[in-house]
Amino acid sequence: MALTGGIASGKSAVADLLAERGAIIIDADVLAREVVEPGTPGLDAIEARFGAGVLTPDGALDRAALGRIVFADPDARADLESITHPAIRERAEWLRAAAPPGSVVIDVIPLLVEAGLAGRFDTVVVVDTDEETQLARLRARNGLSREDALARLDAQASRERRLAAADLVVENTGDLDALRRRVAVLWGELTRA
Ligand SMILES: CC(C)(COP(=O)(O)OP(=O)(O)OC[C@H]1O[C@@H](n2cnc3c(N)ncnc32)[C@H](O)[C@@H]1O)[C@@H](O)C(=O)NCCC(=O)NCCS
Ligand SMILES: Nc1ncnc2c1ncn2[C@@H]1O[C@H](COP(=O)(O)OP(=O)(O)OP(=O)(O)O)[C@@H](O)[C@H]1O
Repeated sequence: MALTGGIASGKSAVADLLAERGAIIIDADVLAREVVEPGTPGLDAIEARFGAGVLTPDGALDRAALGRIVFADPDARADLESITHPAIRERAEWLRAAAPPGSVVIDVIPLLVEAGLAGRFDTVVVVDTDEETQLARLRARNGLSREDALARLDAQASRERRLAAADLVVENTGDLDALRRRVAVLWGELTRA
């Protein structure tokens, strides 16, 4: 089963609530960080493509610097994805194979719809919120200007396209208590025999 949603829609918040109930979460954003840690072939490839300007003084990936480049340039973004996505996929497959039999395994994949992966999952859950709420949460969390936040939204599928791929929708326009109640309902649906 896959969980997706636009940037800052609340995927991590939903995944945390599902993990509390015992789900095993395989989060592509977490794997995306692991495959570019210092000493990985991924980070070497990024330096070769984007130059030393996307590294911090201690040799780690400067995520803000790389973000400024790739969210302003679709070709640069495609190059980055061609470095990270195969490594992310490989790690996800390994983790899926290692999950105990019978467990509820949830792949959190921000770019599920963009990458055309929806058909690979029996159930697609979409976390949904209106664009203004999404922008406000994104700006508050990442300290972005409205323009930079809009560039990140524009790098993703539209809300309509994502909703069209959904089997189940978790609406996240309210507060965290409301989200907790919705996730309780979702868990019932996911585990109904
Ligand atoms: C560009 C990077 C360095 C920016 O790092 P930053 O810490 O600011 O963001 P973070 O990694 O936490 O991602 C936050 C969100 O940005 C969005 N996002 C990330 N990469 C992309 C992308 N290539 N295209 C569209 N949206 C993206 C997703 O909604 C994601 O959940 C980073 O996002 C990255 O390495 N992206 C490429 C890997 C990738 O495609 N990750 C998405 C999961 S498959
Ligand atoms: N219902 C809510 N009420 C208030 N704040 C929320 C709610 N849901 C999420 N947030 C906040 O909004 C921000 C984005 O949420 P979260 O990190 O879960 O989104 P995400 O979809 O995982 O983001 P990304 O695509 O960037 O990985 C976070 O700062 C989170 O604490």
